Amino acid sequence: MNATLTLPAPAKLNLMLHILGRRADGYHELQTLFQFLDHGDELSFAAREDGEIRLVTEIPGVPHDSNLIVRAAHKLQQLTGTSLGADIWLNKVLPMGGGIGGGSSDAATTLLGLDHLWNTGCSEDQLAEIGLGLGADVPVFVRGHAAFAEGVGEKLTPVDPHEPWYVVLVPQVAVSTAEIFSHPLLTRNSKPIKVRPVPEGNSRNDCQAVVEQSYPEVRNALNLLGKFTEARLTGTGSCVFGAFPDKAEADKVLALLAETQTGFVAKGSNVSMLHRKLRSLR
Ligand SMILES: C[C@@](CO)(OP(=O)(O)O)[C@H](O)COP(=O)(O)OP(=O)(O)OC[C@H]1O[C@@H](n2ccc(N)nc2=O)[C@H](O)[C@@H]1O
Ligand SMILES: Nc1ncnc2c1ncn2[C@@H]1O[C@H](COP(=O)(O)OP(=O)(O)O)[C@@H](O)[C@H]1O
Repeated sequence: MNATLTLPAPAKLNLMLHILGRRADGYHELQTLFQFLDHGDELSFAAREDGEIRLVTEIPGVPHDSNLIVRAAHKLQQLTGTSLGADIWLNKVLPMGGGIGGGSSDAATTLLGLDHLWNTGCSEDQLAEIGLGLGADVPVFVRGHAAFAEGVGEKLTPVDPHEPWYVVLVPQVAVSTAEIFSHPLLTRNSKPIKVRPVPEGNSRNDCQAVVEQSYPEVRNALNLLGKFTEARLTGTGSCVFGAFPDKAEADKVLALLAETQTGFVAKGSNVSMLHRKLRSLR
């Protein structure tokens, strides 16, 4: 059997998210602050000589060829012209449609992992560009550093916000990103802010009001976590998060909410686990 390469695919949080306007193509101009979590999926890769891409562990409800992992692998094959393929195993830990970027992160880990395994030598710029074609959130996972993002999320400025511990609550409801971005009541006229200093005090999420209105489960999670610390929505939800100074405090709060809420505790991280692991392989 070929040697396997196992790599993490961390979650992200949007520490703030402002919507500045809507472009002619319907996409929204954003300003958002991405930070990674030391918590995520895990992917393993083994090269195949016959050029086939096979996701061995499929996700129920996501057809094989629509999975962002398979799509990322095909795009990298096309760009590089490699004759190699891969068997890929996914250990799915992150909730789907939660605004913590699991699918995008899986795609980025696939691009970096297969580029390493296949020895195709792509630059980070090339991989970020392929990633953008798969989703607005993929490039930040390819770059692997916490970032202030503008445009539709592709113009990235690396930043180093504070790295607290977070409680992330996972309301058991799927929020459609497209539905929120087409909501008539969505705030779309936030004033642009400057990148530096890192906008920690200016940290609202413009999607939160409409998500709270449409999804009572999310409002409930925000109210419950809000009893302990400032609680906020990540991306278009459904997940909500709050920061704590240490793990013990975060664990205690999650335990107090455990009767009615699903969630996890994770440390914020400005260098993604994926990049830390890749550096250790070099
Ligand atoms: C809102 C954010 C913030 O990080 O996160 P999530 O909540 O999805 O994690 C992202 O920008 C989401 O990125 P991503 O999930 O990759 O979105 P895409 O698949 O590119 O777009 C899904 C749909 O959302 C709308 N969309 C998305 C991004 C954007 N800047 N403007 C939009 O209007 C479009 O209608 C699009 O069809
Ligand atoms: N590898 C993958 N992991 C998760 N979702 C995927 C994947 N590939 C495709 N998808 C599709 O992308 C959708 C959004 O996934 P996800 O990235 O988890 O949400 P979000 O962007 O809200 O964080 C899923 O509902 C699923 O249909």
